[in-house]
Amino acid sequence: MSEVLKIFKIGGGIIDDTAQLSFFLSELARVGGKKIVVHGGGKGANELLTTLGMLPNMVNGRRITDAATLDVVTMFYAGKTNKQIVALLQQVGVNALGLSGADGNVIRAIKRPVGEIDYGFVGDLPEQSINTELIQLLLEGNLTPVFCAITHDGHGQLLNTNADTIASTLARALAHFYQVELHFCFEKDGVLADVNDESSVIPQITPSLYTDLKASGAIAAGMLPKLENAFAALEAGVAKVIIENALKINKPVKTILCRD
Ligand SMILES: Nc1ncnc2c1ncn2[C@@H]1O[C@H](COP(=O)(O)OP(=O)(O)O)[C@@H](O)[C@H]1O
Ligand SMILES: CC(=O)N[C@@H](CCC(=O)OP(=O)(O)O)C(=O)O
Repeated sequence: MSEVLKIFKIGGGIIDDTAQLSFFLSELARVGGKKIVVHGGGKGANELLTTLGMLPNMVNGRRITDAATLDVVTMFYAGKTNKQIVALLQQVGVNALGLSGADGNVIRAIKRPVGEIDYGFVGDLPEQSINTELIQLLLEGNLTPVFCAITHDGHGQLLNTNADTIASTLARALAHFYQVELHFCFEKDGVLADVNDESSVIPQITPSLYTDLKASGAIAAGMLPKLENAFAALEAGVAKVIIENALKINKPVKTILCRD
């Protein structure tokens, strides 16, 4: 049996609240074994763009990223957010290494083709986009890679890529070498039967239950692409997918995805 690798994707407002972020990372430091962190920061980016007088524009959960927006999100995700997370991990004794997809050619994306909608500088991740050799080297060297949502195309162009997609693609690629556990950590206690009732966490979801929940409207907004990514990872050989509160990763309350 191969070694366990835990991939933690952190999103939502927790990233921009230093006290909550510190707490999450100190809980993460208590998790043994090999780990990878992937962070978003879309909510903070919306606030920053608004402050700068640039209206955030999201379509189907993806940011329309023109050149000026790409500059801002690169500074925010690959700069401030990534380095803050790395510094807080160093504080709790985890030797973290912050990376964009361009660093070490670790994630090479393809600019999303212009269709009905022109997403601008948004990167999609085909199979083979992950440099698994470099990641294995880092993990073997006891480093914890910390990935932001910025990738590159190999031709000098930075691209903005959804962080849930990065986490899911990393998990699928690394499932060839490790027993991967993929953790989506956010502000709620898991997938809720009623989004306004924190006590309604669904402990286990199968693809057929997911279909029913979608049809009933119980799952909406950002949770839809998150679960699409999550089930895709499970189907592609990722051992375990968990959706949980970033502040309760060491507590039993969570949603575990299972095959039918
Ligand atoms: N059934 C549900 N259970 C939990 N969250 C849900 C549900 N339906 C919709 N959501 C919404 O999905 C959001 C999470 O998606 P998103 O904001 O994209 O994630 P992240 O916080 O990781 O960036 C939650 O904050 C919540 O508002
Ligand atoms: C292309 C695209 O949509 N990129 C995302 C990347 C950040 C992200 O995914 O942040 P959360 O996980 O916190 O939502 C964006 O700019 O919002």
